[in-house]
Amino acid sequence: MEAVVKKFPEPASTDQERPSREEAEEAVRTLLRWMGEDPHREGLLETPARVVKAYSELFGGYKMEAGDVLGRTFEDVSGYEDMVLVKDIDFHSHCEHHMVPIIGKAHVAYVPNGRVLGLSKIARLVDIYARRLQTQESMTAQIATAMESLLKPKGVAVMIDASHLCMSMRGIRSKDATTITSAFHGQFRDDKDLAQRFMRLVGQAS
Ligand SMILES: Nc1nc2c(ncn2[C@@H]2O[C@H](COP(=O)(O)OP(=O)(O)OP(=O)(O)O)[C@@H](O)[C@H]2O)c(=O)[nH]1
Ligand SMILES: [Zn+2]
Repeated sequence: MEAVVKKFPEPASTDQERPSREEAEEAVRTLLRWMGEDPHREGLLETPARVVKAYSELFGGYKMEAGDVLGRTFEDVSGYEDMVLVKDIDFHSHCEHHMVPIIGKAHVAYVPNGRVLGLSKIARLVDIYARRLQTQESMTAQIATAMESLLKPKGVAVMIDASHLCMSMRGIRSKDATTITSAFHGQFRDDKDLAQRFMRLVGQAS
């Protein structure tokens, strides 16, 4: 194993002018009052602190970078050089338009160029980007670009299949709609058979 801390340009997490925990809790009290609630009733007294604590977990991806998890790779795989696919990675994210959950699965494949990743690191990468406000398209592209920049594989394919609660619990209320996005780089873009094999393995082609 080789530990290398790799830098990767990330969307800025705006540390400047970041409000304090107290200000964030006050903002939750304001929302509760706006909803018609009484933030001073017993059941809600601790709610602002709980919401801020939950948000710091749900949006913890701003404190992490792809290089933190993709920096460690290893080489000794006895000459294995086919696609490596980690599929059905469950994730929970939040859409940047309504801050309502996106729930889905990510499938990530790459063709190694000598070095491979620990498999859990791929799920950790998905988790970093999921724990930010997202569009499904951006999340798909960010995962693919991070894999490509940090691992430099021969190819990367990412597919995300997700439900947007902003489409089911509000708005159009289309409860069964799911959205599929994909990104194909390198060999997955150039080799139709490889792309087709990926699609079959993730259950999107027969
Ligand atoms: N492309 C894309 N759109 C998304 C995603 N998540 C939510 N949206 C959409 O963002 C759009 C925002 O549209 P607006 O018209 O500004 O907002 P809105 O009035 O709340 O829209 P409705 O959901 O149609 O009620 C909606 O069509 C959402 O379905 C995403 O990941 N990708
Ligand atoms: Zn939304």
